[in-house]
Amino acid sequence: MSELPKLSVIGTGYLGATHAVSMVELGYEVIGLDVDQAKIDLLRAGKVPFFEPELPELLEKHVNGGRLRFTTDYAEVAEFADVHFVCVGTPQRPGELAADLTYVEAAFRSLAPHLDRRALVVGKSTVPAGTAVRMEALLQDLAPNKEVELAWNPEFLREGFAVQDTLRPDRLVLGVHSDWAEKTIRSAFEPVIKAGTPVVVTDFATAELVKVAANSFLATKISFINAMAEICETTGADVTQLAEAIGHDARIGRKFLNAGLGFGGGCLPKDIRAFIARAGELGVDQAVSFLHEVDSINQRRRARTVDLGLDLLDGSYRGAKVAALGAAFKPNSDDIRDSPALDVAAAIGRREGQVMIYDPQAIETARAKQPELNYATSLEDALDGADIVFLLTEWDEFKFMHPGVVGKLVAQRKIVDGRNVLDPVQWRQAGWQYRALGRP
Ligand SMILES: NC(=O)C1=CN([C@@H]2O[C@H](COP(=O)(O)OP(=O)(O)OC[C@H]3O[C@@H](n4cnc5c(N)ncnc54)[C@H](O)[C@@H]3O)[C@@H](O)[C@H]2O)C=CC1
Ligand SMILES: O=C(O)[C@H]1O[C@H](OP(=O)(O)OP(=O)(O)OC[C@H]2O[C@@H](n3ccc(=O)[nH]c3=O)[C@H](O)[C@@H]2O)[C@H](O)[C@@H](O)[C@@H]1O
Repeated sequence: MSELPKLSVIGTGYLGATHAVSMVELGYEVIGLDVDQAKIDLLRAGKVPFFEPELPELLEKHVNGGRLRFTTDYAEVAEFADVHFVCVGTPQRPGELAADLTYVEAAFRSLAPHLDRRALVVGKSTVPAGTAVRMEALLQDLAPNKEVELAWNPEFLREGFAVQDTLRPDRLVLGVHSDWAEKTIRSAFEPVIKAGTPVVVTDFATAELVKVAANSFLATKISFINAMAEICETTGADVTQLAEAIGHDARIGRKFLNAGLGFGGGCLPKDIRAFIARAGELGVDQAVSFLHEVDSINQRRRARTVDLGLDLLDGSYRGAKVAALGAAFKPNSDDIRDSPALDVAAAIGRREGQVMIYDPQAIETARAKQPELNYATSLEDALDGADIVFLLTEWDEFKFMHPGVVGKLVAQRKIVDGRNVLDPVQWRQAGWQYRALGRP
């Protein structure tokens, strides 16, 4: 293909909207499709439906530039694009561990009948191993042009860094079944490949597994350090120093060894559970049985955080004014999917604490999910008259709080640092009772 292929992005959520806009920035013509009309209306108006640094500026730059448009019409997408990236959600099925693949299947079923010329469909959603071959069979059944092919290209971007991770990924994984598919998908990443990004070309099953293996490894690393935090709590050791010390070993590395409230979000928790479920279906449960423990360690940290507050309040939250700083699952995001912060705030609310939540970006998403909780309009508002403060998401605004200034706002100087980001010495010197996870 001498000129750049035209691209479509199907599903314009966190992944899809970022992918669509970033591919335009890389020089492609892109059409984005979603079944959510309200989302498409916002994107057409140049508004990103969620918080993600750098994305609003890029969307605004490109939405009027003639190379980016949005639609809800599959026929329009099929007519326009040579390469179709499928980026729809694969959430956990309610009440089960397995991933819900209905959105992926629906997207393929909606697109395929319109594909009447040669095209490459590229799965980007995170899926259990074996999904791609099923989708390939579906395309062969439903696409009028039998030269429509499939590739699988898992995505590794992090929310909060989504644009940079898309423009400059640390690797590309291309699951393909033919030379044509490889050549075509390479042309859809030409500037990224020319910039020197490592490319791993492989089969479908490996491509699918690379993604869940990577997220499982990251989740395991976090739960490993949180397990060490549990040991530190009984031995009087300090997990932050332990992490620093083991992290100096280049084979271990310091990244993803921040002990605290643990992992949440729309991916790590559901991906390890879906992996457990799929391994069960394949009869290899034992291979990933450790992931049950990774999940349990992670959940225990949330309960432990609630208990640390109880210690400071002599055993009861009833009637206590509680400032909960953070609702997002991590800073620089408004995503509250499986957020440890919101979970802890809700648990304290159930114990009759008067919780006041503040988050720089996630108040609206949190309110939509948990309308029964109280939300402050500013950090000061949340802290005002508090009997106890919980730092639950490590936004800069919270990390750099001054203990003396905060001390004048609260009723009692009691703080639980759920992310190990405050200096215990400084806070204790300012008269605070300070508790943290895995630190004396
Ligand atoms: N959010 C992230 O940082 C990353 C997500 N992923 C994976 O990407 C996938 C998407 O995740 P998110 O973007 O976070 O989910 P999301 O829920 O934000 O977005 C999914 C979008 O797909 C749309 N959709 C659902 N059914 C559709 C259909 N039949 N046709 C067209 N659009 C449809 C929804 O309306 C929604 O806008 C998941 O598999 C996830 O595991 C992978 C890497 C990073
Ligand atoms: O599949 C996905 O969607 C993405 O999932 C994660 O990205 P993300 O969920 O955006 O966030 P992370 O930065 O990985 O953080 C996940 C959670 O782990 C927690 N965490 C992270 C690091 C750490 O040391 N300790 C820790 O508790 C964070 O607070 C957060 O709740 C992966 O890092 C991405 O590579 C992947 O593409």
